Parts: sequence; C-alpha cells; structure tokens
Amino acid sequence: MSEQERPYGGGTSDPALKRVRTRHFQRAKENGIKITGLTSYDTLSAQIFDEAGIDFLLVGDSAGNTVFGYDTTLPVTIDELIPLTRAVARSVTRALVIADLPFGSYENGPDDALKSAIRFMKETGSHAVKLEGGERSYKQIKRIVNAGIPVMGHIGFTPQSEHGLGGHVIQGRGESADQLLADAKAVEKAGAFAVVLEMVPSEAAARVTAELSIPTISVGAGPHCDGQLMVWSDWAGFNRGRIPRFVKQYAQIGETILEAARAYKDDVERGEYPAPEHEYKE
Ligand SMILES: Nc1nc(=O)c2c([nH]1)NC[C@@H]1CN(c3ccc(C(=O)N[C@@H](CCC(=O)O)C(=O)O)cc3)CN21
Ligand SMILES: CC(C)C(=O)C(=O)O
Ligand SMILES: [Mg+2]
Repeated sequence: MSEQERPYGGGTSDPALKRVRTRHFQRAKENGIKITGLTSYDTLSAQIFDEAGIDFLLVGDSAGNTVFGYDTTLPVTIDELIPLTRAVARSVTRALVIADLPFGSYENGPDDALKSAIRFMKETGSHAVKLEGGERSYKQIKRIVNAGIPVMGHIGFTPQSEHGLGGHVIQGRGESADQLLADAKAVEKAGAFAVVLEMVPSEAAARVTAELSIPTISVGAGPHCDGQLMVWSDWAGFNRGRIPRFVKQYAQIGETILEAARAYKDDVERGEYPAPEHEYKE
C-alpha cells in the first residue's frame, strides 16, 4: 500500500509512521489531517509526549519562562538551549524535534542565522529550527533552508519582540490582517516547511491557512489552522503564573505536585516516612 492509499493519507497520524519528517507535515495539510505539537525541555516529558504520538516537539525559548525563571524569552541564549534541545532530541524515536532560535541569534543577518542553526543541528540532534518574523526574516529563513536545514516560521504575536509590539497583543486584527498574510507568504516563499501563527483572530488565521500551501500551526490562532501547539507547562497546569486564554489545560499537575510536597513534609515531620518497606536492613 503506497503512502497515498493509506487511510491516514500518509499524514502525521498514520500509526505505521516510524519517524515524522517535514514531508509528512505537507501531506497532513494536503489530506486534512491535523498536526499536534507540544513544547518540551527535558527527557522525561519528551519520552512521554513521544509515546503519546505527539507529532513534533518544540524546544522553545519559552524555556526562559518555564525552566530558567526569566520574565520573558529575551535573555535566553543558545548556550542555555543546547543542552535542553539535546536532551529532547535524544529522548524521542518518532517525533520531529524543532530547536527554537533565541533572541539575538539570527536578527543580525543570514550569516548569523545560519551559524546559529548549524550549532543546533550539529550539537543537539534536532531535526529543524524555528525563528520569529515574516518579511523581516525572509533572508535568514532562505539561507538556512538553502543549507539543507528545515525551518519553521513564527508570525503574529512573536514573544521575542513583545516590547516592540507593546505587550501580549493579538496580531492580525482589522487592517493588520493584510500584513499577517504578507508575512506568511514571505515565510512560505523563503522555503519554510510550516509556520506558527500566535495569538491571531481565527478568521485571519483561516485566510492565511487557505492561501498557503505549507501547514499553519496555531498557538491561539483558532481551529482552522493545520495543526496546534501549546507550551506544555501551560497545557498541563504546571505553570503557577498567568496562562493565556487560548490554552486548554489537560491536567493540573501543579496542584498534584503541590499536594504531594505537602503530604511528604507532613509525613516526614510525623515520622510516617520512611516506613519499614522503605528501609534497608543489615
Ligand atoms: N504561547 C505562549 N506564548 C507566550 O508568549 C507565553 C506562553 N505561551 N506561556 C508562558 C508565557 C506566559 N505568557 C502569557 C502571554 C499572554 C497572556 C495573556 O493573558 N494574554 C491575554 C491577551 C493579551 C492581554 O490582554 O494581555 C489573553 O487573554 O490570552 C498570559 C501569559 C507569555 N508566555
Ligand atoms: C509558543 C511557541 C511557539 C514558542 O515559540 C516557544 O515555546 O518558545
Ligand atoms: Mg519561542
């Protein structure tokens, strides 16, 4: 049976698919099969998401918020992300692993961008890179793609430019829907294999999705995109801070761990832990 004849159309949800490749993103879009992604920053979460069949794992610079304790993604460096990306890439057998290029590692021009992308590909085992910006990042995307490295674009709300954008502001409303489409077209023309649309009205995202041949991945961009992506600590209720409205929380692991930590402290103080079954004897 050829990939085209399979009931899954050769998309990313095909159970026979051993490893997700960028061409499966393309087939998924062509066949109307949704693509599912999560961020991941460590081996244990990566193993679980891979086992669940999540199609791609983004080692996001959101690690600034979720791992390193910064307020924004701006301080995050390549040197901080490399060990996390390597941990995730080593831990999957099926998922496509994408390295997020941090702020300052590609804006200066195509030479810098390619150098940064090569560091991730050489030192981590990731399968692709992602960078922010549409028209403004055209040359960078093109240079990286020409070197044989798949690129995922990221337009709409771009967290690395949150100060330039004036906060967590929804992008592509009203008149700016045309700019969003121009950015999406630029990312596609530069050769990206997919593009993230973050915090964009569903109608604008639907228009971009219809006009592009590459898949769109929604981060708060509604149901009409070709795939969905969330920051895993938001999605699992691990994050104790403010959660964007577009997030659906599939678990409350923060509460679970909080209760566990309190119960443990209580047990230790009352002498209930360790119990005989936890002891070694002579
Ligand atoms: N996808 C994503 N992008 C981010 O920039 C981001 C995350 N996730 N998760 C971790 C932190 C938390 N961030 C955010 C971003 C937006 C809101 C928020 O509440 N946004 C409003 C709309 C904008 C506003 O009025 O501030 C919302 O209703 O979603 C909260 C936390 C930024 N970081
Ligand atoms: C939210 C996604 C798109 C991201 O860039 C990140 O997690 O860093
Ligand atoms: Mg990011």
